Amino acid sequence: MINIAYLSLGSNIGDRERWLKQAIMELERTDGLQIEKVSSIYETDPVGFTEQDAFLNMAVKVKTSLSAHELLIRCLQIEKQLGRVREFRWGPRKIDLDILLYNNENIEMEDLQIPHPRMTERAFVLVPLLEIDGKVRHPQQNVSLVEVLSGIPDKEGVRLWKQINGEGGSVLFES
Ligand SMILES: Nc1ncnc2c1ncn2[C@@H]1O[C@H](COP(=O)(O)OP(=O)(O)OP(=O)(O)O)[C@@H](O)[C@H]1O
Ligand SMILES: Nc1nc2c(c(=O)[nH]1)N=C(CO)CN2
Repeated sequence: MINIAYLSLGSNIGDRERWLKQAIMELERTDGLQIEKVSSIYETDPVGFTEQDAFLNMAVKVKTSLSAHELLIRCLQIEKQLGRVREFRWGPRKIDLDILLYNNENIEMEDLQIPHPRMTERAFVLVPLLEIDGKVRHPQQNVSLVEVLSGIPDKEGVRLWKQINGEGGSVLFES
């Protein structure tokens, strides 16, 4: 069975673009997973814990035969492989991979909630996601994410940092 998932990637330590690219390379290497689209890269003001450096954020759309939980395990493995150290919640990180959406499913597991519970509050998630697919809807709230984004006051904290015209992941490695 082929599933469609959207992921959010973020980094605010060291060579932020490099960690994003490496995470995408690792996703591409995953059996049963193909990257369909990548967004541009955005520089974003930190949200939650604000006394930290700006993030680079982007979104990717993947096609996968992995279950949602298998995809989570793979994301955690990639974070670990790239040397992410968990210091504290919402604190700085080399790389963060979150699953935003998995088909149209609502998933409530102890260690996995989909749609990602905080995605509708975060312009740094919605701007890149909507660049990839402007028609996405929120499966629980049954609203278009464009509408959700229009209700978020603080969108100026999200700035285009590197434009990518992205079908597939390989475009990221061309420059
Ligand atoms: N949709 C999801 N995508 C990724 N991780 C999830 C998801 N739902 C629950 N989790 C759990 O969240 C844990 C990691 O949270 P993490 O440390 O990345 O949180 P955070 O990035 O600091 O905060 P936030 O969750 O608000 O983005 C994972 O170990 C995973 O079990
Ligand atoms: N701008 C921005 N702020 C954040 C981010 C992030 O990726 N970008 N991730 C967080 C924890 O998931 C907390 N705050």
